[in-house]
Amino acid sequence: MTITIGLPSKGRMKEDASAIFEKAGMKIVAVGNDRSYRGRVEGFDDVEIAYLSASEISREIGNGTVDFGVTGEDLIREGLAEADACVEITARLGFGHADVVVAVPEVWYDVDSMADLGDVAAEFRARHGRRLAIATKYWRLTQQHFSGSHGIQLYRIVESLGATEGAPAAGQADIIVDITSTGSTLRANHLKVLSDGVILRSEACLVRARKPEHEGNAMIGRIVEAVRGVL
Ligand SMILES: Nc1ncnc2c1ncn2[C@@H]1O[C@H](COP(=O)(O)OP(=O)(O)OP(=O)(O)O)[C@@H](O)[C@H]1O
Ligand SMILES: O=P(O)(O)OC[C@H]1O[C@H](OP(=O)(O)OP(=O)(O)O)[C@H](O)[C@@H]1O
Repeated sequence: MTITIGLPSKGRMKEDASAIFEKAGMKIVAVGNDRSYRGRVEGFDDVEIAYLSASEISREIGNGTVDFGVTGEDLIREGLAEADACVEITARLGFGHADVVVAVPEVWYDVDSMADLGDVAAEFRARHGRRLAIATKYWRLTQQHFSGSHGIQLYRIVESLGATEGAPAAGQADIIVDITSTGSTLRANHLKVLSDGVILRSEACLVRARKPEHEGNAMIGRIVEAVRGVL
């Protein structure tokens, strides 16, 4: 059986993801020319590399097209409905740290927690004639956190695919759910994170698709051990 590992083809995780495999004694070599989206691993004849974007990796692990992948936990939990049933996070890799957070305008002085925000959401329609609007690209995580964990049902999600932090000032939404790492983008946009507003602390992970044919496969175990050994 050939084992396919999905690695980021671009973006902020690309270099670190390849470096970890190299450190683990799995040197990746390109197949074909520089623009090729396939690679192989020196000395591991039955392993191939598929270069994909970080969110594609999450999807392809979910449907089992690749056996392993390196991507952010946020993209796994946002992209897959039953993430723990179909994938296993085999290692946290120590880079690509970002928190998915709920942030509100700094000038909402009375709003410091999800409970406060629940009160605002409950009164919002009466006060403003519409539901509280949340700008985000993290639909699933937002719904789980608001409806599932905090019982807040009265809100509307406004899809935002970029510059999410600008949405409140632009009048497109009231609050946001987005990732933050240094916090500088939130500060620049006069937004604050609620005290219990961290939905997920994400980092890059080595993720395995749960497949029956992995049971007892020595190469699967060898790859996991090699990566864990250098963390
Ligand atoms: N400051 C940050 N901003 C955005 N993403 C970050 C940041 N720090 C870490 N990450 C993580 O990087 C991953 C996304 O990486 P990147 O933005 O490079 O992907 P991408 O190449 O744009 O992928 P796609 O095109 O599929 O969205 C996510 O898991 C995210 O949590
Ligand atoms: O807390 P900070 O360190 O300010 O980082 C957070 C910001 O970084 C990312 O955007 P980026 O500009 O990297 O572009 P992207 O959305 O295309 O990834 C992310 O979407 C946030 O806006």
